[in-house]
Amino acid sequence: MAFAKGHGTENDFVVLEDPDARLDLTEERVRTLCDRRAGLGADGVLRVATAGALRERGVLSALPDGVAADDWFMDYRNADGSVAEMCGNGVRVFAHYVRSAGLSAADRFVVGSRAGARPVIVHDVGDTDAQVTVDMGPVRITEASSAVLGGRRWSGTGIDVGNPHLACVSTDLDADGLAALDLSRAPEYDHAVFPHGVNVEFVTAARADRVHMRVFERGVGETRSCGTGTVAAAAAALRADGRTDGELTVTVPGGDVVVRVADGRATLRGPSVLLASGTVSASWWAGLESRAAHAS
Ligand SMILES: N[C@@H](CCC[C@H](N)C(=O)O)C(=O)O
Repeated sequence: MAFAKGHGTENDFVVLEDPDARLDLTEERVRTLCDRRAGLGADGVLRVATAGALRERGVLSALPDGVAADDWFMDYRNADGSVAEMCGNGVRVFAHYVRSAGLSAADRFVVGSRAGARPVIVHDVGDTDAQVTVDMGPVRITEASSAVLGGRRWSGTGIDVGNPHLACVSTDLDADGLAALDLSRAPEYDHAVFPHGVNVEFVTAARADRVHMRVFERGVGETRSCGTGTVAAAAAALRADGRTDGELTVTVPGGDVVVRVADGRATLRGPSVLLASGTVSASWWAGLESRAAHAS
């Protein structure tokens, strides 16, 4: 089984090209593949399949809004094996892979996701580096809530970017204070507000059209970046600044991305790096399935 390894602002992924959706992508296999000692190591897995094949194989019960059967679909899994609706850094790496592997001859195409169609533009594509702009679709403000971290309660805004976020913008937080936060443990949040879990962002207030952000991701832990999280952070920071629309650079530990919010929708532009490709041992892969069967 062939794989590629890539990252978007150091949010890293194993990419599995599986056009006909034949792989049995169990939770155990995803968890082990993402394990940084027992596997290849990654924050998540991106399976590249057509939306129609995923539906035929029962991975998708129906095609999400705006997604056609022959669109390339990002079947995204978190490192703990759970399925998530969307991944903003993942879409950029996915689109870069699709373009550089020749699965699309065009620079503009639609990537399917569980949150719906995500049109992309792949700029300056090379074998290893590209810039990608993603139409991230609707950004919905849900409700005010809070998180507890380091003995402090952080007020935040619930934001749905296809997946759930709690973006905590603090005027008394600067880049140094943000860097000093201990995110080795999950922030506490209100499970009644987020029954399916939530990605929690800590964000500085907008200054000179820039914010700094760190994130604790659902199903992963702290990551060096979260694309949907940067969109939530930008929307929340603009709101805290009395604005609904605007463009912000979001600086995360893994680099910079640019988010534009207008009329309740967002675009995300940022880098993608494809750094390696190789083969996963067939017997190792098969062994993971029998291990899971014994355990259950
Ligand atoms: N890293 C991603 C988000 C991945 C999904 C998230 N952990 C969830 O469970 O919702 C991004 O770049 O958006």
